[in-house]
Amino acid sequence: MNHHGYFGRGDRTVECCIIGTGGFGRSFLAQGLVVPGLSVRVAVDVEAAIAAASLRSVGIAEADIRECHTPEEAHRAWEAGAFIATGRYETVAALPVAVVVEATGNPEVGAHHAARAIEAGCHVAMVSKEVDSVAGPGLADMAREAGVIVSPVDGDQPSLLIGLVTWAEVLGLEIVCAGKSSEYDFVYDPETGTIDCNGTVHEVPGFAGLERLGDAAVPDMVARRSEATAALPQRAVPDLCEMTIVANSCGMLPDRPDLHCPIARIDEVPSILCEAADGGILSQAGVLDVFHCLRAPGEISFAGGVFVVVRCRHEETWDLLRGKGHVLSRDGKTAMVYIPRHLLGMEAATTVFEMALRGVSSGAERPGHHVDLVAVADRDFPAGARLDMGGHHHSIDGVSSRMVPGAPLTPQGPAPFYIASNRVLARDVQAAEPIRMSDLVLDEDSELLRLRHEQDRRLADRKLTA
Ligand SMILES: NC(=O)C1=CN([C@@H]2O[C@H](COP(=O)(O)OP(=O)(O)OC[C@H]3O[C@@H](n4cnc5c(N)ncnc54)[C@H](O)[C@@H]3O)[C@@H](O)[C@H]2O)C=CC1
Ligand SMILES: N[C@@H](CC=O)C(=O)O
Repeated sequence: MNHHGYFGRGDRTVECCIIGTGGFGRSFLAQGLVVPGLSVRVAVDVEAAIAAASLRSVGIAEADIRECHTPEEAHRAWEAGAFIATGRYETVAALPVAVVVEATGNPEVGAHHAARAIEAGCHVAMVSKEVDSVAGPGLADMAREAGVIVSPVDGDQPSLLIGLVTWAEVLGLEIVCAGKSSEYDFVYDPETGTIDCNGTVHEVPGFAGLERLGDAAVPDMVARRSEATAALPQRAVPDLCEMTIVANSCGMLPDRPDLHCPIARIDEVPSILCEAADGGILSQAGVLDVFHCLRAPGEISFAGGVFVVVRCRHEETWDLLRGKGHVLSRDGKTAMVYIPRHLLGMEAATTVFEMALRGVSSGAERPGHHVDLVAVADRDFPAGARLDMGGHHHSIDGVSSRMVPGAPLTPQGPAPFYIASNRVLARDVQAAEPIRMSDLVLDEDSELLRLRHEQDRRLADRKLTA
C-alpha cells in the first residue's frame, strides 16, 4: 500500500493538542516537528511550566513558547503562531485543533479530557488505554454521534495489532492466535544462570536446559520455564489491558482470563500458541495472548511487537515461505507473521491522519463490549484500604487483572480494573475474590463512571454489541 496515496494529504496540515507530556507525549511532540502535515503546537500537562519544559526538551526555542492560563491568552498565542503550554485542557479547548491526543495514562483524567474534547468537536487519539478498557466502545459511539472519532493509537500495540489482525482477515488467513510480546524481553545468559528483564537481573538456576524448545512437549516446557522463573512477574496489567481493547475491536477473546503468557523464543511462537491438537497450549483457535520473548544476550528482540499465528493451508506455499525465513511451527501447520515494533508517539501520526484526513478510526468502526478488564484481590484487604494505582505499569499493589466477558456494571458484578484504581474499599475483600462494584466507595462525580454508565445504557439500547 502506498501510504501517501492512502492518506491523500495534499497540502493539508492537521493541528493537534497533546495532553500529558510524559514518555509517550514527548515522543509525539518530537515527531510533530518532522512529520509533514502534522502540527503539534498545543501541549497540556498538570502545570503550564511542565508542558513548557517538555516543549523545550524536544528542541523548541524558549522564545517560541507561551505559557497560557486563560482561553484569551491561548487565543492570542495561537494567532501569533506560538507554541502553547498550559495546565488545563479547558484553556485551549476552543482553539482550532482537529485532534486531541490524550496521553496522561490516568483513567479518571483521561475520561474527563476525552469527554471535553468530543464536546469541543475534536477527534481523540486515545493513548490512555486505561480509559479505553473501561468505556472505549461507549466513547467511540458517543464520538460518532458528535461527528468525530475516538481511536486507539498507532505506536501502542492495540492499534498495531488491530491493523495486523484485520490485514490477515482481508487476506483470508485463519488466525489461530493474535497478540504481542510483553514490554521487556527475558534475556537468559547461560553463563551466569540469570535472566535480565528491563535491567533487573534475576538468578534462575533452574532454567538451565530450558533455553530451547527442541523436541520437548510444549505444555511441559512452558510449565517448566514458568516455574523456573517464578521470581519474575509473568502477568502485567497493561498487557491484559491492551488485549481487552483488541478484543473489543476485533471480537476475539482470550483462551483463559489471565492469558497463557508463555515464555517463548521468537521461532517457537507458532509451535506454542497453537491448539493442543497441534501440540500447542491453546484449547481453541482464534484467541488473544501475549508471550515473553526469550532470547540470549545480543540476540535480536521482538521489541514489544505484535503477531498473528495463522493456519498454514497451502503446504507448497508455506514450504516456500519457510525457505525464505518465515517462522513456521515444528510440524508446519501454523506460522507466525509479525511486526517487531511499536514506536510510541513516533508513529502516532498515522492514526491522527486516519481520523483527520480519512474520517476513520485505527480501531473498529464500531467496537463492541466483548470483554471487561476486571480486578481480583491477590491478598486480603481490609475495609478502608485505598487501591492506589502506580508505577510505570499503572498497576495496583496486591491486585491483578482478568479479561472476562463484557457485561453492564452491577453491584455484585466485578469492578473494571481502572474503576477500582485509586478508590477506597467499603468492605473487606479476601484474597482470590474479585473486587465487586459494591466493594468500592464510589464517587458519583467520576467522569469515568459516568462514561461507563453511558456505555452500559447504549448497550441496553442495542447501540453497541456485547
Ligand atoms: N511510556 C511508554 O513506553 C508507553 C506508554 N504508553 C501509554 O501512554 C500513556 C502515558 O504513559 P507515559 O507517557 O509512559 O506516562 P508518563 O507518566 O510518563 O506521562 C504522563 C503525563 O501526563 C501528565 N498528566 C497527569 N495528569 C494530568 C492532567 N490532569 N492533565 C494534564 N497532564 C497530566 C503527567 O504529568 C505526565 O507528564 C499510558 O496510557 C501508557 O500506557 C503507550 C506505549 C508506550
Ligand atoms: N504498550 C507499552 C507499555 C505501555 O503501557 C509497551 O509495551 O511498551
